Amino acid sequence: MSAASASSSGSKMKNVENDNSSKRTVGSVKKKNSGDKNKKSDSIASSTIIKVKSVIPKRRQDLLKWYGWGYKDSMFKLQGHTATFTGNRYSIGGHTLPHLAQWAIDKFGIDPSREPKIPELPKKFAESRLPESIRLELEEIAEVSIDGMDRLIRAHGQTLKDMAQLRTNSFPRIPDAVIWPDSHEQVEQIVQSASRHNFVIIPFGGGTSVSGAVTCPAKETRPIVVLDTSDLNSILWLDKDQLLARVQAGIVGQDLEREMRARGFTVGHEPDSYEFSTLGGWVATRASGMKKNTYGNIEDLIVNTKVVTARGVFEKSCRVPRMSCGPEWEHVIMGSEGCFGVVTEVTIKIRPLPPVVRYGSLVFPDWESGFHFEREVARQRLQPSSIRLMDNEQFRFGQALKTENTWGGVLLDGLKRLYITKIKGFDPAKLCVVTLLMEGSAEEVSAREGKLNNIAAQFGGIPAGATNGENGYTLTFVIAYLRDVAIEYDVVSESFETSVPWDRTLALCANVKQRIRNECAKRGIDKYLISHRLTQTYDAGCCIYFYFGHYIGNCADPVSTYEEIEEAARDEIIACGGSISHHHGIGKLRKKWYADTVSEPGRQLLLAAKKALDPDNIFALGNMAFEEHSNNTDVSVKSKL
Ligand SMILES: Cc1cc2nc3c(=O)[nH]c(=O)nc-3n(C[C@H](O)[C@H](O)[C@H](O)COP(=O)(O)OP(=O)(O)OC[C@H]3O[C@@H](n4cnc5c(N)ncnc54)[C@H](O)[C@@H]3O)c2cc1C
Repeated sequence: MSAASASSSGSKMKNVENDNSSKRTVGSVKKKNSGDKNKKSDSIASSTIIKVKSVIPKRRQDLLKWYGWGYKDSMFKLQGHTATFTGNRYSIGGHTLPHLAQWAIDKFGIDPSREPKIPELPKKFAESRLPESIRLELEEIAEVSIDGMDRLIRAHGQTLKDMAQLRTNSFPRIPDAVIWPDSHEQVEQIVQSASRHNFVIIPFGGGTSVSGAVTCPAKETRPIVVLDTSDLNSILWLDKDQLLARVQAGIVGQDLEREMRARGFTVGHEPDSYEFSTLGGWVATRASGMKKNTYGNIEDLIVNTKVVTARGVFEKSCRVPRMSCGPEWEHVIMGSEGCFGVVTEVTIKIRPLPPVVRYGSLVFPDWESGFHFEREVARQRLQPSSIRLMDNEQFRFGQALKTENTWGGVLLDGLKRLYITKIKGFDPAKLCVVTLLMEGSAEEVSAREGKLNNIAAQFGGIPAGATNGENGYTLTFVIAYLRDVAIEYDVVSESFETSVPWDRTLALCANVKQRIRNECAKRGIDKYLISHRLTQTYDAGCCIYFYFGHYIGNCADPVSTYEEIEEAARDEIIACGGSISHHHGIGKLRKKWYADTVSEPGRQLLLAAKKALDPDNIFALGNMAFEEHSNNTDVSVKSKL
């Protein structure tokens, strides 16, 4: 990037502020070296920083549900046989769902007439173990809280176990303090303080982890300080010519996307959690967004990362598209799950907004024909931004979400249903649906849609309209709210995913479903749901996403029972040639399979990286192959104050 273009990108930022952002200068935030190390350009480009006003407040509990998923004004509610979805944030909001309660009765045997189990706001919290002297030192660096609620809501991610422990206020360990740095330099100071005093740092982004990665290690005896990255959310520069932006890592997905859109760009990274998850969290978990076919997964989108480790700042010396310089160490950070340091800044690719966004849907007679369609589309590399195949269970669940005004998942009403079931002879108990999200110029989108329809026809597929496609994608965001109402009516549920080669996919899907049926039968569980969808496709295979939930019935320990069954399902996945995870990561939940997946030399490399970057185990999250328990018990002795 030339100095001239950097200068213009810096000044362009001034012209694109909106109500959600405020402008500040480098000096006002004590930044010594913001931006990557391409000094000639960045000294000019970073002179104006856009401080983004996040949708999510610092007191998360003011806007978000403390005991579950998402916004606190948005939830499924059952009143007798009528269900509603509250709030007006989603298109389903404010509507009644006349079929949902009956679906839940048929599927799980719930009793919708009884009161839901809503937990009481906790009044007692574990005492903070952070010595006052350290707290005072940290307060000199950035804002600190030892308030019980601030600590509790950052003690966990979104696994079923997290939710169960949260609702019963029974975490074995919660953080002792929360700190909110707003600059890379402040993070450096915090990490140096942790090294001096031997306390643990847990980097916390959006807390949407579904692997136990962000959950406090149960046996940690040292003080734990959660480093909340939400104030690290400035756009440091944006270069319209280079199509790059330098962004602090705590920015929340929806804030990042809104700010980019306001400037005519998109990052295009949209994991289903992107309303709440953060850029740093995406890097640390190797996240995958629904539109990866157009924009890439997180590892394809990132040009540079800046990381504060206990051994200093880890960063490449240049901002280049690729280099041959031995192994790519930046990839050690992608997927590091908070165990190596804090990602503070990221240079990320941006793209101009597509002129046309169009949804579509296709109905197939069964899962196998839908699968062969997906395979052929991938073989011809014709994937649109997103292409997903949902199984018959999910199709039927979409019908259960039909509102009084016929909003719903993928609906086949009236003539369309008649045509598909009576004339084409599709069995409603077998048919499957593909949803499409296409982006590009009008010509590109139309041409691609035509080609996809032609391939679909070869496998018996029939176009089912744009509305169904759009409903399918909206459903994605709303589905996350179901787990809370399920728990309230005695159903425990969770999703898990894998990547699998094309030639193993059909067998894996069938075997995992069968394994879960067998495991349920062994335990006398007869009210459950097992469903899957194919969410991402590649040259060499695809990602399969499972949903499993069961009615707790007489289970003495329903969460452990759920976990045992999911563990059996993962064993089956691996036996069928699938992976430990496609995008959720390992965390504490999937450690069991880590060493076999990466081989012993691979495990040793991970341990060596830890030793190189964090020899005193400051980032003692206990994820992947790392021990959770710490022997460094005596803080006062270790303190070098
Ligand atoms: C409803 C739902 C839908 C989801 N959909 C998707 C999906 O489509 N695709 C996908 O990939 N994932 C998905 N996930 C999983 C989750 O959203 C991702 O793993 C996400 O990347 C986590 O980001 P976060 O900011 O919430 O990180 P957190 O949950 O806060 O942290 C996750 C891990 O990253 C570490 N970390 C966070 N920030 C930093 C940082 N700045 N520096 C170093 N380490 C850091 C933490 O220590 C922790 O180990 C979903 C989760 C839910 C609950």
